[in-house]
Amino acid sequence: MRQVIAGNWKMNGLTADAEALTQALRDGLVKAPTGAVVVVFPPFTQVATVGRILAGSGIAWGGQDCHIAERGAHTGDIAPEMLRDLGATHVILGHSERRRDHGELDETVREKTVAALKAGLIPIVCVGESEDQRAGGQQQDTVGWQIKGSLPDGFGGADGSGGIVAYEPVWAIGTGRTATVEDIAAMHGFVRAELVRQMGETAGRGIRILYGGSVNAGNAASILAVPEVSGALVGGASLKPADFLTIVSAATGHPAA
Ligand SMILES: O=C(CO)COP(=O)(O)O
Repeated sequence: MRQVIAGNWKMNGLTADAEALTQALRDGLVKAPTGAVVVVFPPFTQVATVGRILAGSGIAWGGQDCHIAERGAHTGDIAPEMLRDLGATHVILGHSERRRDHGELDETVREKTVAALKAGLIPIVCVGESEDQRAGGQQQDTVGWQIKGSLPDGFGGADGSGGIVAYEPVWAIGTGRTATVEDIAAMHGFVRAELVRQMGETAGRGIRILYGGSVNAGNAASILAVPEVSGALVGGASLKPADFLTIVSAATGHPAA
C-alpha cells in the first residue's frame, strides 16, 4: 500500500503564496518522483488555483471540510460536489480544530463522511485525544468512541481504499511535541484493531491510518517507519516546500504494513 502524505494548509495562503507553494511542490516532485500518494489541502479560496497548477501532475488536492448537503440554503458552507467540481479527490473531516472551533460532534462528522463518499471524495476522518484525556489514560477510550461515532458502516469500501483515518493527538498539533514512536505504534495498533472490528477483516486492514501532529522534515522518516503508519497528515511543515518534499521523500519506497 502506498503511503499517503497529506499537507493541511489550514487557514493559510493568499493567492500568491498558494501559487508559489504549489508550483514549488510540482517542480520538486518532477525532479524527485515519489511512490507515495501526495495530497494538498488548501483553504477553499485557493482550491481552484491549486487545482489548475496541479492538473496532470500526479499530486492530488482536496478540501479541509464539507457540508452534509449537496446544495441549498447553507450560507458560508461548501458542498462536497463543489469540491469535486474543482477536481478535488479528498476531503479532511472532523479535524480537531473544527471540533473545537465549530463544535463538530462525531455524529456531524459521520454525516459529512457519508456525504463526501456519496460525492465520490475520499474522506480523511480525524480522531485524537486531548492532553487531559491522555493524562487520564483515556486515549484509547476516546479514540475508540470517535471511530465508532464518526465512521459510517462501509467506510473505506470493500477493500478499505475509499477511506482514510488520521490519528492526530490534539496535544501534538502545532506544538512541536510529537508523540513518541512507541505511543504512535500503540495507538495505530489500537485504531487498526478497532477498524477491523467495525469494518471487517478486508476493509479494516485496507483503510490507511495517517499520523498527524508536529510531523516535520527531521522526524518524518522515523514516524513513517512505525508499523501501521500508512502516511502523515502534515500541518505547519506542509507550508514550507523543502520540508514537505523531504517528508514526501521519507515515504518513498516504504510500503505501509
Ligand atoms: O493538524 C495537523 C494536520 O492536520 C498537524 O498540524 P502540525 O503538523 O502543524 O502539528
